[in-house]
Amino acid sequence: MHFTDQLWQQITPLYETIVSHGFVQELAAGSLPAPKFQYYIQQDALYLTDFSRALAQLSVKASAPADILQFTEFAANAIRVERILHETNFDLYNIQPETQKKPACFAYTNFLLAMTATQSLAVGAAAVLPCFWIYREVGKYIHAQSRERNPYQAWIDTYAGDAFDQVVGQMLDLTERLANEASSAEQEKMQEAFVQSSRLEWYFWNDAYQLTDWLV
Ligand SMILES: Cc1ncc(C[n+]2csc(CCO)c2C)c(N)n1
Repeated sequence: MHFTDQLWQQITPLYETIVSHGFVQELAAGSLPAPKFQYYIQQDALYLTDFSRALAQLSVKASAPADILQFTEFAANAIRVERILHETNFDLYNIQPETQKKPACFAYTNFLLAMTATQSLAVGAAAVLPCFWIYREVGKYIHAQSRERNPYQAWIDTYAGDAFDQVVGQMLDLTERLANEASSAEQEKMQEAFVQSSRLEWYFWNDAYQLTDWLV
């Protein structure tokens, strides 16, 4: 079995918990209250900036020119996604930029930056993989469920499209290759990093759904 298939097997119950979460269900149904979507978009803009920096850190760790190119392209693309997010969603849904990271965004971005700075290329790649992969699967799920005239259609189209599908395929191939070159101790660390980021994906949706703020 491919290493990346084993990774997905490890998070299958967690993935089911994500797609059955109120945020994802109501986004698909078009009934998600606007303040929850606004919170999510504001936090996601902050997330994407650091996500791009995490990918740039991986490009520094890569040695094959093709891998350096791949990670710098992913990093540049995350900033482009963020620009589109600002230009379309902020206008479309009348959202004001936010500067403060709420708990899940704070935890997730710091985890990604720490893993990509202090761990190997393979472990760092495993840490960023759920961002690509879970979004592709959630995107497809929502697209299949989505009703006509969904107010969140612009968001849905970003992640259910063919262009995004291809990007995720490239990231999966790259991670698979890095895993095959890694020791079994390192593969274990890759699994841990992958599961931890997947958990934080759930927390990210959940914070938006609960409109979570710092308690102190
Ligand atoms: C919390 C959170 N997790 C994942 C994504 C998805 N995502 C953002 S940028 C990118 C690829 C850029 O090359 C992907 C897959 C998101 N938007 N927010």
